[in-house]
Amino acid sequence: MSENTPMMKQYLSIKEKNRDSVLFFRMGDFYEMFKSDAVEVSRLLNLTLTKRHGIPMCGIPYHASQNYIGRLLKAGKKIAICEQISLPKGGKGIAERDVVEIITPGTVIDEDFLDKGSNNYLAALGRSGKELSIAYIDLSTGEFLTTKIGWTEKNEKLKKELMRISPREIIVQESMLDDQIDRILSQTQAVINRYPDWSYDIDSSRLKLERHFKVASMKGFGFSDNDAELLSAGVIIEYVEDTSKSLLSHIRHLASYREQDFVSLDEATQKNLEIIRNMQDNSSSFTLIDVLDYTRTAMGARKLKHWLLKPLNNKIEIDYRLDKVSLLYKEQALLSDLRDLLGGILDLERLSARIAMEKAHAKDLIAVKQSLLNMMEVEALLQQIPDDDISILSAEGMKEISSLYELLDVSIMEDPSILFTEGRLIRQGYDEKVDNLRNIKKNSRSILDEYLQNEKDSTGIGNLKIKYNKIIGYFFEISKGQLSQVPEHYIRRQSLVNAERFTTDKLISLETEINNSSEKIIEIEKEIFFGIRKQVGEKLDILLEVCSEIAEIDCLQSFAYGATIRGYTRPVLNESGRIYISEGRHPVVEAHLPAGEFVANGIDFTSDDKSFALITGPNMAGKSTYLRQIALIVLMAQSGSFIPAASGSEIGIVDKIFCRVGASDNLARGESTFLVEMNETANILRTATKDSLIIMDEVGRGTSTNDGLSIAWGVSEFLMEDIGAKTLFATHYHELCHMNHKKMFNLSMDVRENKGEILFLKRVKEGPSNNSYGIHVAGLAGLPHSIISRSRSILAYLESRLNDGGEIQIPEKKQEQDSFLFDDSEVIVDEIRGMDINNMTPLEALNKLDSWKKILGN
Ligand SMILES: Nc1ncnc2c1ncn2[C@@H]1O[C@H](COP(=O)(O)OP(=O)(O)OP(=O)(O)O)[C@@H](O)[C@H]1O
Repeated sequence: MSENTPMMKQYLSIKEKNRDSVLFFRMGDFYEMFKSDAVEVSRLLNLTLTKRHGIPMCGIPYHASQNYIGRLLKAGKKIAICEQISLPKGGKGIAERDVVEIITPGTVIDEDFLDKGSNNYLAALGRSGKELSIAYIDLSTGEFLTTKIGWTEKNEKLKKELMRISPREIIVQESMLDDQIDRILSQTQAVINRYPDWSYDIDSSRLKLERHFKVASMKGFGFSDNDAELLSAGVIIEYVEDTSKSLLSHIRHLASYREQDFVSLDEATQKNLEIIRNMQDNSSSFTLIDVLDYTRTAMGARKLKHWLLKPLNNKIEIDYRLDKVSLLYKEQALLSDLRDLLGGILDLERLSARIAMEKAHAKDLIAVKQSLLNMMEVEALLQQIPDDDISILSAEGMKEISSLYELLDVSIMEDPSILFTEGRLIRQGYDEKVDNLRNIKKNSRSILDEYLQNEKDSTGIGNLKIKYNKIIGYFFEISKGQLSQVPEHYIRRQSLVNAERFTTDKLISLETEINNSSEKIIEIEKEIFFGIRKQVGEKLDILLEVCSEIAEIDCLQSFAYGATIRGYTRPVLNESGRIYISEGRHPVVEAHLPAGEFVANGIDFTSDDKSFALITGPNMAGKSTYLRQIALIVLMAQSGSFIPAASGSEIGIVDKIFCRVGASDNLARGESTFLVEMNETANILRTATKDSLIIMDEVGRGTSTNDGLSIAWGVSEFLMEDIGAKTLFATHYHELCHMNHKKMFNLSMDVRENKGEILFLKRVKEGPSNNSYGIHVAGLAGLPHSIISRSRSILAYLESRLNDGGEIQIPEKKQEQDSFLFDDSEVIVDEIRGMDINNMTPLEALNKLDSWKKILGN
């Protein structure tokens, strides 16, 4: 095929309009790709690349396309599906072709390409004056949200939103891209589409939304005419309409939200607390969701993620959830039945989207039917609990769901085909026409026999026969001797030597019916099916509403079940800021330790005067675990979950949670680790309030000791004096213990020393730690004995000099120190020789003695 063939010209003109997509060009039973698409796709999918007339090409069989599309989507590609719309008239010329659908990572709705427990979001970003407009949609569920943030604070807040939303695809207004935004976007896993400024216009966005929602104004949704939130939402609707090219009736609502509607968890906090993904491999293992997710439906699993990433800050709403969790927790038998029933509910949210987009097949409707039945049973079960609020369906809703169920039950076959080209869709007894046709198809011989018998009786021709041949079809054959008995309406078809062949109108119509019944059945069944699907589609409102209720009840039962399995208790919420956690545990660390091995620790923030806990203690003693456990317990409580703590623990509702870890490696971001640490710290100092909870783990360690210590000191003072947020600050700078600020209290991780061995008790005690045992841990980690000894002697010197207030002079390293034969005692002897005993206080001498004992390991 050369560039000049009509087919290639057609290809090029379609490709021209779909330049950013891989064009799947349908040719017979194959999708073909040409030129640069072919080169790229053959590489990505490992296909054979061929050339015809110098044009690179590769192809895939159309019936196997799903698998290839899935792999291309994973690779971040968009795929334009170009079908043959009509075949050439009279067999001449080429088929008419057009793009019927563009599948992109953010707009795909096919369950094969989606992760059940996660939303698949497409986001759009645009600038409207002093605001950044952010909207996102999950086309597979119909969820559509929008928000705006101040332009000046866009970097931090955008990072936070994108981290939480985790979109698969982002449309971004070109002119708002700068180095910062570029970097933020490149850190997401999303496919980025840059859109020119002219496609971002508030008026046309509003009009598109009004047209889509069929409303005269967006005010009914709570937006003013020039609301920045509409800007990106309009761009999304246009993009989705262009790509999916199908109905979007399941997108029924655009909801706006504000940062202050929920507990704010910025990007670093979401990461450091390992809520949805861990920091090691970005997977969900060893995360909070991994431990808490006992949901039984995909809808519930998705909602639970939302709940954990958007904890509530309103006591009434939190108590509402906790009340329900308590109810279910107390009714264990019912909880178990509820879990069984929920397990039989399929992803009705995504099924509804497929119905709305006219993509649902008959098995999908069977899944809907099954789910409706279970939903009704869930409702019946919940009715047994004496609480009106724990219901998923109103009486009216129940009626609608039940009639929908009945419709599907009587109309759709139990194990139907997923295709529309082979019948097997409609249940026997639902439609007379289908039944008759099936009858005809199945009983063609007996129908003919019955007719033959009738004719024998009416004509009196005893040996009348119906025969068949390919040329004339069915016919009566009558021997010459009986021709006088042939009725007038018999039509002569053929004469033989001894007989004549006839047909009748009835026989002709029977024959056509028999021949056409298969095709007709397929056609009629398809038509009836589409009608039923449409009827279901008309009930989307109630379906989507009940989906949301099911998702909620699933999250609540998941909390109740998790509490049962893991021994969590109900927190007592308050609005006065008191936090008192007794016997708290880290939910994730605990879950991965043998039962009973986790050492419980609490925190007491019940006095306004004491808002700052400074935590010291050796490495490996459990500081990080302790800090995060406090944040996670508060987050769980405000999400409506029971908590891993003794009963009666109090949680004062917080507005923001911050969790910072000092100088973790951020090379991938191309920023200095220390710079990142300071940026993040600055963000806390700017945005935290006295109602916030701040966790700082070794902040300041990314620079030299003196700089780090000074920064940590300054930051701590600012947190105590200017912000007053409840803070847990873990540090290796023991000097901070001497800050002596009235709001501060010291905690440390308890350690037991026994014959030179150190036992980490993982228990938090009051007061500062007196040693950091870093060198000991280094020894545990396998550093050579020579290095450990040398480090000990340096440490001893440093400590003695610091105590003296004198200049620090590291003792010279001896050659032998490199060898494993080096003896610690030599260092000590050396030291003793150089000491000026007359100028030492008794305490200094005692400290020296202590440090030598440690060097000697006893
Ligand atoms: N309360 C606890 N009960 C039982 N095991 C714990 C507890 N806290 C922590 N651990 C375990 O101890 C190990 C060290 O904990 P963690 O990382 O919190 O120590 P750390 O003091 O922060 O150390 P570093 O300063 O080196 O970061 C972890 O493997 C953790 O699983």
